[in-house]
Amino acid sequence: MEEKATTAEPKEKKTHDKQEVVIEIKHLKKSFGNKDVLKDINLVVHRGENVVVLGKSGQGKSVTIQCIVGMLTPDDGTLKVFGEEVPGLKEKELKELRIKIGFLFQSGALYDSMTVRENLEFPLTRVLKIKDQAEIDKRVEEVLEGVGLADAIDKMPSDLSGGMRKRAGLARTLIIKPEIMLYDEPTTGLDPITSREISELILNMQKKYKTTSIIITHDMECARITADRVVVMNDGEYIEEGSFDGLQKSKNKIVQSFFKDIS
Ligand SMILES: Nc1ncnc2c1ncn2[C@@H]1O[C@H](COP(=O)(O)OP(=O)(O)OP(=O)(O)O)[C@@H](O)[C@H]1O
Repeated sequence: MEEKATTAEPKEKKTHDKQEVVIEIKHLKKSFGNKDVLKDINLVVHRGENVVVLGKSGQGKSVTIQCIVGMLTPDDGTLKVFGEEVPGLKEKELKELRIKIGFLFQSGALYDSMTVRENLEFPLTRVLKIKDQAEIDKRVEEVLEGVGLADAIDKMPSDLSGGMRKRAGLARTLIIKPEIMLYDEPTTGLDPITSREISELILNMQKKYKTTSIIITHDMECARITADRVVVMNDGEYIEEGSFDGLQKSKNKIVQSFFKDIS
C-alpha cells in the first residue's frame, strides 16, 4: 500500500544508518573576489538523514549546495559525495553524480509550455534515456500519486496553485529516484497551510524513497517537521548543530534568533 502523501506519519527521529556517510564536507572555503562567503564549513550527512540548514539571507547556503553538485568549485577544503572528491571529478563523472542528486529550487522549475505529464516525462527520456512508453507512464503515474497530484496529470503549470506547482516540481525531481535530495527554500512563497503540507510531503518522501536530504530553509515549521538534525550557518561557518528541540534551548544568541517566534 502507498502512503498517503499529505498525511505525515509520526516521526521516527533515528531512521538513518549512522554508519554510512553520504556527504562529507571539511574546512570548505569559497570566496568571490574579496568576499569570503564560505569560511570553514564542516558537515557530515548520513544515509537517510534529513539535515536542515538554517541561516540568514546571503550566508552562502546556496553556494554550499552548488559546491556539492560541482556547479561551483571550492577554493579549499574537502567535499566528498559517496566517498568521491567532487571538485576532482571529470565532466562525465559529474554527470553521473548529478543523476543521483535531485534539486528542488524555489521556483519548482517546471517548464511552463509543457503539461505536468510532459514535465515528468522529460527527465525520464532525457536523463535516464528510458524509451519504453509503458514504463514511462507507470513511473509518471506512480510519482504523481505519491505527491497527491494524480488528477493534475494533463494540466498546464499555469493551471496549478503554488502548492500544486511545488508538488509537481518535487515529483519531477523524485521521478529519477535520486539518492540525495537538495531542497533550496522549498516552502518560500507558500501560505502557512500549504507550507506545512509541503514539509510533510518532504518527510514522507524521505521515508518512501529513503533519500538523504539537505533542506535549506528560513521556515521554522518546515525545519521542525522535516529535520533529523539542524545546523545553523552564520558568517561562513556552521556555528551549532543538534536536534530542533535541542537547538531551541541553545544559549547562542544567533541560534536563539531563529527560534524567537516559536512558541
Ligand atoms: N556565482 C557567484 N558569483 C559571485 N557572488 C556570488 C555567486 N554566488 C553567490 N554569490 C554571493 O555569495 C553570497 C551568498 O549567496 P547564497 O545565494 O549562497 O546565499 P544564501 O545563504 O543561499 O541566501 P538566500 O537565503 O538569500 O538564498 C551572496 O553575497 C552572493 O551574492
